[in-house]
Amino acid sequence: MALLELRDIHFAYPGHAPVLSGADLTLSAGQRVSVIGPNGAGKSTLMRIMVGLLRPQKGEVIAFGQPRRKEADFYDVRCRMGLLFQDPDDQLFCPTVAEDVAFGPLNLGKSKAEALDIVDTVLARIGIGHLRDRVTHKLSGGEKRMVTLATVLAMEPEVLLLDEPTNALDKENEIRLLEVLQSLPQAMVLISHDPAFRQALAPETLVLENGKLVRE
Ligand SMILES: Nc1ncnc2c1ncn2[C@@H]1O[C@H](COP(=O)(O)OP(=O)(O)OP(=O)(O)O)[C@@H](O)[C@H]1O
Repeated sequence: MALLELRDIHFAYPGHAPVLSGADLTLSAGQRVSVIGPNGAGKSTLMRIMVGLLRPQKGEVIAFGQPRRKEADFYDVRCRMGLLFQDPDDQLFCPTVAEDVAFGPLNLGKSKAEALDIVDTVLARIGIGHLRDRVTHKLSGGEKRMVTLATVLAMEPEVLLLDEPTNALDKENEIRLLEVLQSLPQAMVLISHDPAFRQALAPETLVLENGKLVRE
């Protein structure tokens, strides 16, 4: 069974020209795919459709074997697919790093002690334990990026959707991020303008052109 299938997706923002016009994609367990295309091609839009933040005007989103149409169909999808937003500020909203990382697990019904355990494990795993009690909005761009990855991993998603994950990272953090991502078993969809990063993490590439996904 595919984890995610997009079939003939058509999408336009209200009052604008179509962004997607017949996009298809299939993602299986463990598969890692890069999506490339020029600025404004619709890559981020595609990810928002995958998790139901946007609804296509035509076409089908099938996640974990089930067609997803209405808002309520996507509740479990948003837990099972972790979306790393292009801008960390869209993702971080708690006063401290620990609270931000604990937020998802608490929402999933974990106890406070379990959530704090997850916080420590995930932060250690990606090498940012020292940021645990920092005030989130005072972090640097690169630090915020690593914290957003922690918030996503804390949910133990089955699929990772990574929208420009190396944005704002220096070389050292980029290498650390790559090592962490390479060590994970999850299926991934990667949007990245960095050819070396794509090659290292998800060499299988789809090109978004004229609203469709085609093999490179
Ligand atoms: N909320 C919105 N309302 C109207 N148009 C939008 C909205 N969000 C994005 N767009 C437009 O939709 C198109 C696709 O945007 P999207 O962000 O998906 O592209 P992208 O391929 O991710 O681009 P980039 O590589 O620059 O991140 C662009 O022309 C963008 O201006």
